[in-house]
Order: sequence, then C-alpha cells, then structure tokens
Amino acid sequence: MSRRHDSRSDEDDIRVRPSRRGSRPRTRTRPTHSDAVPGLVVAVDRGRMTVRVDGPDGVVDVTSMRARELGKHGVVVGDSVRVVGDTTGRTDSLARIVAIEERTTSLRRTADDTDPTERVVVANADLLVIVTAVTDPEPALGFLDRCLVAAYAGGLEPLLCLTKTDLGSPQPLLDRYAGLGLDAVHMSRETTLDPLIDRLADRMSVFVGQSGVGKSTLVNRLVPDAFRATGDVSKIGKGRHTSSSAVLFDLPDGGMVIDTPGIRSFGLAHVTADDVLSAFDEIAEAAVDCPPLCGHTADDPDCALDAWAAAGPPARRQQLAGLRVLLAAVGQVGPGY
Ligand SMILES: Nc1nc2c(ncn2[C@@H]2O[C@H](COP(=O)(O)OP(=O)(O)OP(=O)(O)O)[C@@H](O)[C@H]2O)c(=O)[nH]1
Ligand SMILES: [Zn+2]
Repeated sequence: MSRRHDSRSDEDDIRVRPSRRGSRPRTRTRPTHSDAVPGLVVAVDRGRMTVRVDGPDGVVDVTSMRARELGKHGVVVGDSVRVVGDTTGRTDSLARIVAIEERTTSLRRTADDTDPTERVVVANADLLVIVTAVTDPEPALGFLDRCLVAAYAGGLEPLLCLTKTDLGSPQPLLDRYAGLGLDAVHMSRETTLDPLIDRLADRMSVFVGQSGVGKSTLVNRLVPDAFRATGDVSKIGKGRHTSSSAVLFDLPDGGMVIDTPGIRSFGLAHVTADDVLSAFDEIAEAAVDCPPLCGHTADDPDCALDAWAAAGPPARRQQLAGLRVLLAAVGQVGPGY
C-alpha cells in the first residue's frame, strides 16, 4: 500500500494573520499547563511533530502530537510551542503540544490560485531564499515573482540566490527586480558560499526553488552530514517524492535553514495587491490616494502611483515597475502560471 500522502497535510490550513514583525510573540493558545516547556517545531510528518526542547542534559528532539485542546489550529515547522508529558526524547516517548506562540511571520500559499484555503508552510522564518539557476533550466519568472509576493505578504525578507553562474550571467534576473531593492547573491558549484552564509547567520531561513536549479547541491554544501541530525534527511534531493513539506537543519556557523522539498508552486489566492504594497512603506503611503479596490497596475486608470512616480526621481519609476511585475503575479488566475 502506498504511504504517500498529500504533502499539503503537513501545512497549517488555518488562516492566521502574521503579527507585525518585531512585536513580542504572545501565546496564541492559552497555556493550561504550568509544567509545559518551550520548544521549536523542527519537523512535521503525518501528524507527528519533532519538537526541539532545551532539556536538563542539553537539547533534545521530542516526538510530539497536537493536544486536542488546540482545536483545528495546525502546527508547522518553525512554530514556537509548549509541550507537556514525556519530554525526555527517549525512543517511543511521546509528548503533547499544548500551546502555540503567535507567529511573527508566516510563509503561506494556496494549492493553486482558485483554492481559497491558504496554508502556512513555515512559521517565524526571517528570510526567504529564492533559489534559481541563471540558466539550465531557464528561470521560471512566474514562480520567482510568486515567491517574492509570498515573502512580502508573509513578512519575510526575500533573498535572490542565483546559481549556476558558470553557465550564464545573473544580470537579466537582477535587472528584472532592480526596482525592488532586492538583496541577491550569486554562485556556482565552484565558488565560495561565504556571501550566502553571512546572510544566513543567526536567522531562520527558508529555501524554495524549482526542480533542477541546484538547491540540493546548495543545501548539501551548506549543511554537512554531521549537522543533519534533524528531520528525515533521506528525503533531501528527492523532492517530488517526499511526504514532508519542510525540514529544518542547523548551520555549522549559526542559523537555521528550512528546506522545502515538497513545494514547487505558490498559489496566491489569499494575497491582495495591498498585502504586497504593505511591504513598501513609501509606496503604501502614496497609495492612500488610490480609489477603493485599486489594483495598482498600469491598467488601473486612477491609480495614484503613476502620479507619485512621475513627481519624483527616476528611482520611483523603477520601483513602481518592479512592484507591478509582482502585482501581475497577484492578478494572474489559474494554475501553472
Ligand atoms: N553547471 C552547474 N551545474 C550545477 C550547479 N549546481 C548544481 N548543478 C547541477 O544541476 C543539476 C540539478 O542540481 P540539484 O542540486 O539536484 O537541483 P535541485 O534544485 O535540488 O533539483 P531536484 O533534485 O530536482 O530537487 C545537477 O545535475 C547538478 O549537478 C552549478 O553551480 N553549475
Ligand atoms: Zn493604485
């Protein structure tokens, strides 16, 4: 019998708005257990969570289940939780998650653009590392646009990670997003990963990328075998067949990386143009003069952003052009874009 299941079931399909970044996380579900200990969800597989807990003898990974009292609230990788029960992490021990802290960010997606159910893929990540090859395969521009939208809408900082620079120039991709002030690193198998490692230090980063872009090659270089204590490592590099949508690793030089081998698309049915705008303070401010429900595209005749761009330095026009590239992805309906 096939053990495969829908990868989406390891994501949280309950709508939870991210709080503004930097706000202090509050416990979203009231802890009823005074003996509950804090932990970090590092893997989710078929309703079982691996929760990393700081025990008396060091850090232990505790297999846990959701307590019934959490109701429908899902648990995803990156969630800060509280657990009770057997938190020793011994073989066959099982703990219960009784509380989930409010999320500071949430990377969300829908299965496709017509599916209204949004799912949280990863909670509390700081950085979304969007991996793409400069060629072979050709960059999937729609996918990249969508990843950026998901990052801005979810409160994550995006980083463009361009691979296979031994085969082509990163410039066309850098030009596409020039107006957005996007941070980017480029590399190949032969070059150092130091610029990337610098950006990953002391943060929680999520890696996304389509098949063949060199993401496994990159993760394997970043995370040597000795550090792969967490999650089901055997699934790395076999993305499409994995049952888990996110797996967390520690980096040797600090920081945590979450790979998303099961995720190849980002449906955006849950995202509005204003969700994207809210990541750009100056533009969001200028858009208060827009008519209600303005889509802020070049086809929206009364969009105030055109006047805003015309009235300022050329950088504004570049910024608006970059923003509109992303808004086109929000407006696009139908799978496969
Ligand atoms: N020329 C070149 N090829 C690379 C580079 N990085 C990876 N590759 C090759 O690109 C192919 C895909 O690399 P993977 O790391 O498996 O890509 P992936 O994104 O993990 O794709 P999946 O395995 O399908 O998930 C492999 O044949 C790699 O050897 C690079 O920097 N330069
Ligand atoms: Zn507008």
